[in-house]
Amino acid sequence: MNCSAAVNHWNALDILDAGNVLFRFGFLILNQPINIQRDFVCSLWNRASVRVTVDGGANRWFHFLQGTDSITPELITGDMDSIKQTVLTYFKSKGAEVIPTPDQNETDFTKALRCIHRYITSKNLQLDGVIAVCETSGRLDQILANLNTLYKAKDILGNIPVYQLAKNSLTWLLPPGSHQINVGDVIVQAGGWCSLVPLGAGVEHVTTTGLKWNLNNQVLEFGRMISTSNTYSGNPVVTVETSGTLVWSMELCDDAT
Ligand SMILES: Nc1ncnc2c1ncn2[C@@H]1O[C@H](COP(=O)(O)OP(=O)(O)OP(=O)(O)O)[C@@H](O)[C@H]1O
Ligand SMILES: Cc1ncc(C[n+]2csc(CCO)c2C)c(N)n1
Repeated sequence: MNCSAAVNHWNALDILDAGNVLFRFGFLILNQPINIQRDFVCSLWNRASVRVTVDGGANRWFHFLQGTDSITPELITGDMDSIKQTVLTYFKSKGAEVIPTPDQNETDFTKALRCIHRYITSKNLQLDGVIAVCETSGRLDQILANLNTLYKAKDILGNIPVYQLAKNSLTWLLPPGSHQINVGDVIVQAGGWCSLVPLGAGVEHVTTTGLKWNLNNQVLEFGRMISTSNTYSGNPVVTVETSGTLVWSMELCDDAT
């Protein structure tokens, strides 16, 4: 995210453009099936400044790329109730640092962000974002906990945004303020869905441009309106002015990755 004149600039292509070496990020593999195109996920893995597999995410990654080189993460974190011993032993032997995070009051995803923060601080690394690979499926409690982690991330990582990347969607938080989101021509032309959802608390004032169903100083709140199944009006740049934090989620079409 670049800030200029109080506008937050977001560019989905930072993540989707495999050749973009300017975007510096941490990369997390959570415990969900990895359905993203192999070349794309590998290019992200190879470009990342720090790679972390989170508990059962280590099994997913190991089996996804078994037999290939350069698959060892810098860190393996988690309460270690899901990682297989064979996978742990293999990655340890290849030099991964294992950081057990046994606290049962936070999810392994949240605790992994704390580990990333410690890691980048100790190595003096700068990150523009953290990308967490995780399908939004299976368990509603985990899905909600993952969104809660996005909310908690501000206290853990400061201004480094966390993106949740799935096969068909990219999700992150828009804090209060003005935002320009460049979603790219490909996604707009494909007519993908997008959404603006207030979680935790209603948001009093939301104004947008670039959407098919724009908001004009309107309230978004559960029990009233939340903006789901929205799409684009044809412009690759969407603007959002919001008085509270919103979850922005957008469809990724196959051509975009
Ligand atoms: N069904 C799911 N849907 C979405 N995310 C999931 C799901 N299952 C696991 N995850 C993500 O993967 C992370 C690691 O999960 P894992 O199953 O390895 O450990 P866990 O002990 O169940 O997770 P946690 O300790 O966080 O509850 C979780 O913190 C969560 O972010
Ligand atoms: C009020 C409350 N509800 C649930 C849990 C359980 N919990 C939340 S995160 C987590 C880690 C999962 O591996 C566990 C067990 C708790 N501690 N406090």
